[in-house]
Amino acid sequence: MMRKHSSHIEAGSSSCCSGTCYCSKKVKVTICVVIWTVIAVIVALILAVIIKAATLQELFERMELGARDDPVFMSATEQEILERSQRLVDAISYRTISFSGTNLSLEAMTDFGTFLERVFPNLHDSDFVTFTPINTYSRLYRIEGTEKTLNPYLLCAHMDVVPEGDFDLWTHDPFDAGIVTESDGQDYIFGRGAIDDKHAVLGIMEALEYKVVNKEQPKRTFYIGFGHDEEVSGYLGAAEISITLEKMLKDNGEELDFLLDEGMFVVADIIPGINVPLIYIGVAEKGWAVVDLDAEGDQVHSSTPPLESSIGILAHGVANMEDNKQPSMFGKGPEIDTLRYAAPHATFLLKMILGNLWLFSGLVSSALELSSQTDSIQRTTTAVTIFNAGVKENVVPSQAHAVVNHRIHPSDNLEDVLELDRENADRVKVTLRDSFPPSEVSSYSNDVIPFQIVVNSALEVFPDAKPVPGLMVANTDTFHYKNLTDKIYRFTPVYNLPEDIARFHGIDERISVDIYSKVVQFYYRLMVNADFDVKIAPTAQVEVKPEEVEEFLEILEESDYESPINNTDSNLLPLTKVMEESDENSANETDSHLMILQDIPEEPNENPSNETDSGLPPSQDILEEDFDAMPVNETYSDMLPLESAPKDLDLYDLTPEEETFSNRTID
Ligand SMILES: CCCCCCCCCCCCCCCCCC(=O)N[C@@H](Cc1ccccc1)C(=O)O
Repeated sequence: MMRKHSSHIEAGSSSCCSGTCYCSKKVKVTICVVIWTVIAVIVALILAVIIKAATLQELFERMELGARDDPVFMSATEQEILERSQRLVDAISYRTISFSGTNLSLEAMTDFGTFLERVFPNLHDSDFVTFTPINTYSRLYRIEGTEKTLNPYLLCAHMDVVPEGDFDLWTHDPFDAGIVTESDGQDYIFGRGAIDDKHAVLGIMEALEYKVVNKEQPKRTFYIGFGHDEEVSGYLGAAEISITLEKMLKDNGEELDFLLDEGMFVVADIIPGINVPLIYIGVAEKGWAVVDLDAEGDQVHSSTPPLESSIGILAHGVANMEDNKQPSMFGKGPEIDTLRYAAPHATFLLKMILGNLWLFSGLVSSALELSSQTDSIQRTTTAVTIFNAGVKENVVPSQAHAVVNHRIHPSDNLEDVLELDRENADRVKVTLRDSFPPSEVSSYSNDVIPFQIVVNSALEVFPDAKPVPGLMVANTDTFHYKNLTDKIYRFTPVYNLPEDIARFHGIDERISVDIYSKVVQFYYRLMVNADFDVKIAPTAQVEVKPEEVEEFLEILEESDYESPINNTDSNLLPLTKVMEESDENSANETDSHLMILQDIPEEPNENPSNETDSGLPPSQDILEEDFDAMPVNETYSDMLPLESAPKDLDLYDLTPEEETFSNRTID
């Protein structure tokens, strides 16, 4: 009977049901609809995922910056490459070690500075390069462009290194290895500083020396800042460079366009399924926190140990911290774009995943967690770096102390991090010793020319690699420069496999001769590419009041000058000649030269390189004191618009007589 009933329903229903159903037809239809809907949704999802993967577009679009297809590089004969490599070897031999904020190797740093001046004599002697020592040991260079640049940029690197650590683990002497041929047949420059960061110091110097020797003065002014204590946070070097540079920029009416410091690199084989090297540009940097952990217990004889010693309590807290990591922030920081930019270059399976992060972000986050290197881009990391306790083998100590170093993800915050620390180490005193917040994220959209300049230069030396923006998981001197520009990029074109990443601060730091040659070329190309976007000081235009025009005309009348002024539409009065003369003959300078200028009301000059509301640069640009400082042939402020001047005056096209006038003094 039951069976019969069942078959009856079966006969009247769709084929989705088995023969053992007891439900009514209506229920059965509903179930079928649901099942088919679910199937349809799943099929649609799969299709959407496949279509998305199949149609993934490159997110980085390269902007034409000039000689894209045929970039001109520095000449690099075998001999030149060898000589450049040897200079890096020599640089590494200076033990410029930063042990702590109060223990720097200052003598070695002085010698290193002398070394730079000796091996790069031409740039140190150049008319267009000015060197300013900062805090005795750090170095700031200004490279004057041929144009009156408004938007210079800054190249940074640091001259100090971390200690070698366990000397015995090094295959070669960390400060005296020279060039070594390794088992892969490649020649490597070996030693502490090879990739952190003397390769960048020397690379920048090589490129600049080459430009000086070959009389390739750049169009765009730029600065170079070499800190001497980056490895201990840069408070004596970069922080001071930043202060001086801010003043220099202000004095020169400039605004820093962008800066490039060390940081990330070209990385290959880091994500299974992405088989091209990635030009990983650090567009943001993690924050930093140092936390002291202190546990207390009884100090007793070791023959009667307490149930829990201070060491046990601390060890337990520290182990908990390592087990319960700070939460993943995947999707809330630049790491998501690292993967989105990399996705078009992945295998199809990975494209399906990375192309559909709305669906698979949990899966991707779990995959990133499998390696400490990839995990570091998605969360605040916790590193136990110091652990101390005990004085004697038979005394149970009352105190145990550890230090934890966090690198804070841009979407995390310090309070939450400390709260989890306290939860994890609940019987330990947790004290924040030192911290700074994560950086802002610098813009990396395709229309951001500084980003294009950096990426293009990298692509010119690594044409097969693919650019991705991303998070710098360690820290750099850039923290000290954040007030100077919002476009901060962290990258040097070192090529690293995952196993090479451990060489930073690790054992057997090295760079191949071949890659070092690319580093040098990269900086050279960057200096060339940066000239693409020179913001030249616009003709300084200052509005002049009618009474000032009249005053000026009175002077003309009172003088024995006969003006051949013609009627035209122009309303500009050239001042260039006046200025040139004012410098050449400052003894002859008279008030009349400056009269119009002095009477111009001062406008607030918060941003010296920005145009004012009226579209004109700030009038102080041509006030008297600047006038004196202005070099001969200066073309900075050469037009004075006479907006309200009588329209029948043309003071623009100067006749020889007028030029004579502008060069003369009026008693
Ligand atoms: C597609 C996924 C890619 C995953 C990439 C993972 C990359 C891992 C990066 C490894 C570290 C690279 C370290 C570069 C050197 C940075 C410079 C440095 O050592 N800084 C020190 C000193 C410092 C500076 C400023 C403030 C505080 C400390 C540091 O400890 O960070």
